[in-house]
Amino acid sequence: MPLLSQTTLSLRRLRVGACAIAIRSRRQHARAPILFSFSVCLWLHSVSSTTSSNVERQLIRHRSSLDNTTTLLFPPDTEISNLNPNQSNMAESTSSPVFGAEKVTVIYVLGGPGAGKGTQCSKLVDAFGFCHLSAGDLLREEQNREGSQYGEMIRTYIREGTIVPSHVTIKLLENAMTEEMKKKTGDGWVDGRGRFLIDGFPRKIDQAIGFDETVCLASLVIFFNTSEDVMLERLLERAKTSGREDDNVETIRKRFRTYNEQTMPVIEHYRTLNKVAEIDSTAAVEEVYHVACATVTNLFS
Ligand SMILES: Nc1ncnc2c1ncn2[C@@H]1O[C@H](COP(=O)(O)OP(=O)(O)OP(=O)(O)O)[C@@H](O)[C@H]1O
Ligand SMILES: O=c1ccn([C@@H]2O[C@H](COP(=O)(O)O)[C@@H](O)[C@H]2O)c(=O)[nH]1
Repeated sequence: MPLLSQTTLSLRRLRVGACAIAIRSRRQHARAPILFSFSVCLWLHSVSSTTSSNVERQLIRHRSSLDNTTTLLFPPDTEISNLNPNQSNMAESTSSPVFGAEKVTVIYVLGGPGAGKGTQCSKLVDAFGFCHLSAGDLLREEQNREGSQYGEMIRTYIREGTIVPSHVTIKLLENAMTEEMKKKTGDGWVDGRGRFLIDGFPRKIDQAIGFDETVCLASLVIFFNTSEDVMLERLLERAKTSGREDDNVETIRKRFRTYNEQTMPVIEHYRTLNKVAEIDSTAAVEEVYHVACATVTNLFS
């Protein structure tokens, strides 16, 4: 039986045992308050252990599913610069993140397709000196890079509105961050400091855990939220000029599904960590920006 299940089982047995002792001693009246407190403590401990065990189990499942996907799609001779074949094996990763969160601020920017993430990021860059990294843009760049052996594979994922295997996107982001850390100067970029808006990422729980653990722990998630009707209308308008293969009704529907099934749980995960600032992005660009600005100002104050 897996260790986690054994632990949960033992705790359940302890809990039952403690309750039985407490009931017995209640009959005897003596020491009842002490034994009751003891059983309550055990019960609370087992509840919290069970909850964290569930999260742990989920992460282990995500990590091993990542291993399977990446093994199939990305053999170790992968050519993305500095891509470490062992990186996908996050379950064994014990090293600390490449960038310390005390110096490097990472804000994830999430929301459905067309919610306005990119639009707001571009504006926040000017106001706060962020480096804006769009995971989608980095993937499209890699897709179009001459000689990339993964170009076609990335194109397929994007056309299907599904999520490219995580370690590839994580490595592309890490490389881009390293480059920016070398060259960017100005407010927020002295003494090894930096500030990044990571747009459209993490889209899946294994990406969130992988990036937080191996690249940089995110400080905040800005979640731009609006309805599918609004997003669809915006994307169809954008389609007239974007040239994006995925800005068509069929793929947009698939992207909505991927977002609801895979990305919403990421937002919920960070909500439980109290890291989500949700902003209604239905209003006009300037109105949404006003709220986004206040959110970032709050983080830096
Ligand atoms: N608040 C807004 N009101 C009206 N139109 C908007 C608003 N915000 C963005 N748009 C427009 O909607 C379209 C989608 O916006 P944007 O590209 O910023 O979305 P996104 O969330 O980054 O989308 P994706 O995830 O598909 O890249 C763009 O054409 C943009 O000009
Ligand atoms: O972490 C990511 C981010 C994006 N993708 C793929 O790219 C497209 C387009 O992303 P945008 O953020 O809308 O530019 C997305 O539908 C995914 O297919 C990804 O796989 N992983």
